[in-house]
Amino acid sequence: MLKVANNALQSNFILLAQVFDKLEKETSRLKMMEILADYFENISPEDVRIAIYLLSGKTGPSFEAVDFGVGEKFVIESLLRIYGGFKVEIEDLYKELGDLGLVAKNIVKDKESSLTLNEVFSYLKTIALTSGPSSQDKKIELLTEMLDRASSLEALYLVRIILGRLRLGAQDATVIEALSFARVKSKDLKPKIERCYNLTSDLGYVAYILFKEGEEALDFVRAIVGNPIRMALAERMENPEEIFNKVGKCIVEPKYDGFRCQVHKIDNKVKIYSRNLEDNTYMFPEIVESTIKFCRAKDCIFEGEAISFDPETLRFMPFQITVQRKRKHNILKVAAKFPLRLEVFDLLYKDGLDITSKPLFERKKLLNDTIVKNETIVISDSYEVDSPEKIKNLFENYVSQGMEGIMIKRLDGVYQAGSRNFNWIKLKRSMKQSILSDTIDAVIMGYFYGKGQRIKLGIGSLLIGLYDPEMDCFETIAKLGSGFTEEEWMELLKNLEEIRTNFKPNNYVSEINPDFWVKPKIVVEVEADEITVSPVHTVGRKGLNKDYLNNLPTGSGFALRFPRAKRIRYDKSPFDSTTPNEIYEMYELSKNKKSKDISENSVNLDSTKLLKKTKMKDKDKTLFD
Ligand SMILES: Nc1ncnc2c1ncn2[C@@H]1O[C@H](COP(=O)(O)OP(=O)(O)OP(=O)(O)O)[C@@H](O)[C@H]1O
Repeated sequence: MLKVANNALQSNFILLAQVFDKLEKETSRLKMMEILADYFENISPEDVRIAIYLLSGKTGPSFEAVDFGVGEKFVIESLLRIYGGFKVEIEDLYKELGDLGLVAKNIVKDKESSLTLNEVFSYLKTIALTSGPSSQDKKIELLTEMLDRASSLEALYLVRIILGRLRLGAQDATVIEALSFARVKSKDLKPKIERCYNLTSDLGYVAYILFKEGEEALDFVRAIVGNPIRMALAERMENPEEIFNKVGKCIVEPKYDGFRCQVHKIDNKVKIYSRNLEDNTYMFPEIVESTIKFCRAKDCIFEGEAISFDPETLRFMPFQITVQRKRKHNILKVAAKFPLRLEVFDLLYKDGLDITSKPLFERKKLLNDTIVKNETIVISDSYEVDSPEKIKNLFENYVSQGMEGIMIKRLDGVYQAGSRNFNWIKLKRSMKQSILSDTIDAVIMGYFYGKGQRIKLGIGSLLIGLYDPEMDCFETIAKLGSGFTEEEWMELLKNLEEIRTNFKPNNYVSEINPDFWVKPKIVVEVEADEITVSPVHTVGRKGLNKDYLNNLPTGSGFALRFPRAKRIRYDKSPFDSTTPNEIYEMYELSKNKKSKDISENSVNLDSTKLLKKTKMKDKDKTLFD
């Protein structure tokens, strides 16, 4: 039997299983928060840490991929050993119930269990770490031992965890609030907890510090090399004068259309995290190699945009080429054809020091001292400017080179982990072209059968929505039926079929019922003509009405007019979608814009024509698509 040090303070796993059970039945975010707060209040700091990981079905922070290596077959085998009957009976029960967790609940005898949270955690970790010859038998043995000791409710959740099918609907925002309530009976600690979480991406660790050492200790939490820092994001503005008034003397950089990379160097090991904090190191072998060779720090974290280029023309390739590296077997092929450059724009950590709170101009200086000149990791263009005219000129210059636009950054701005604010402002060419100031990243919530020509495809349109962090739910914003080629629809359908679910997920707020619901997983970038107020769509309906939409009929939400799909955003998680607040801001921006003479501001941005005109001169400066 697995040995775990016994400790009188350890809580039993059944308490957490009961919390799971309550959360699953609850749709009110406030009630979920209360259930969690009540639970956290009564367990040890170490158990809070473990419980937070298990709440998302993991044995560590969410950026660490966990693979238990246990499929349905193993679970059935384990259940068979406990049950002692015939396999076919278990399989029949599975067919009837459609959930192996429920099968386990039926088969495992309900008894008083003595499993502690810590023991369950050790079992799960050991199962995940067991590899090599005869690991299959070892995993089944451990699983059987654990399930045999469990009560039936515990078995239900253990099976769901091990199969990666735990869906409780309590997101980070709810857990953070619960931690604050558990400690001080109010939301007051939320900003401090969020700051630490944004820097470390490990809520279990932050909770442990809070419960073990008290709230003052949170002030000393710093970034940890190896843990992704939640990425700083940019606000949108459209007018160089207004931008300059807002930020004053600032730094302007080109806005590259590539893949955001946060590179962590720990001695001679390198990890590269994506925009949604996934470990994407495998995608960029050249960056790994060059970081080891050309980064002058022992430990460090820097950020940049990885972008493929054509070695003959030296033009940057579109995002779609860089993203082909997502498929593991493709990397060497794509890398040979289109090498890659990392345009580095920030340094966040160096040799034991978290420098996110230093002003940008100091971080830039340190960055210049850190990277030795090389072909792959290049310090991005960066200009200090002191007038709106200079911002405008740089914008037009970069757009004429085929760039997406520019980023304007406050000279004295700190790196605000996990937050979108005016320390960074994006000015994109799409903002100049259309009434709508930016594209929208939406989550696919469901889909409809095709009509007319699309019947043969089996998919005609998508129901898309946004994650609302205030309400911790997904709200609909449009039906999306155009923008993809036939091939793209077919590939998308394949992916959607894998995440299809028979029921509307309980964190979806929708008045529209698609033919199929899907779990929130795939993010699609959408262009649209306008944001309108809608009686049907639910984005912003709850969270925003109170504060902003007093003049509109109650029950109104926001919708997109004439939405078109631009691309699938593999680098974004559903929780990184555009927020209802941003939609509201874009709605306001577009109202102002409509009332101005648009033609006055517009420039000819037919980038394809411009690209043909531009000549390649300086290898270091003008790589573009
Ligand atoms: N010089 C630069 N500085 C910072 N980010 C840059 C730069 N050039 C390109 N980027 C990219 O631009 C992204 C932000 O702009 P954009 O709105 O196009 O992307 P998004 O993913 O839809 O938005 P966001 O990341 O703000 O949610 C950054 O996440 C980064 O990947």
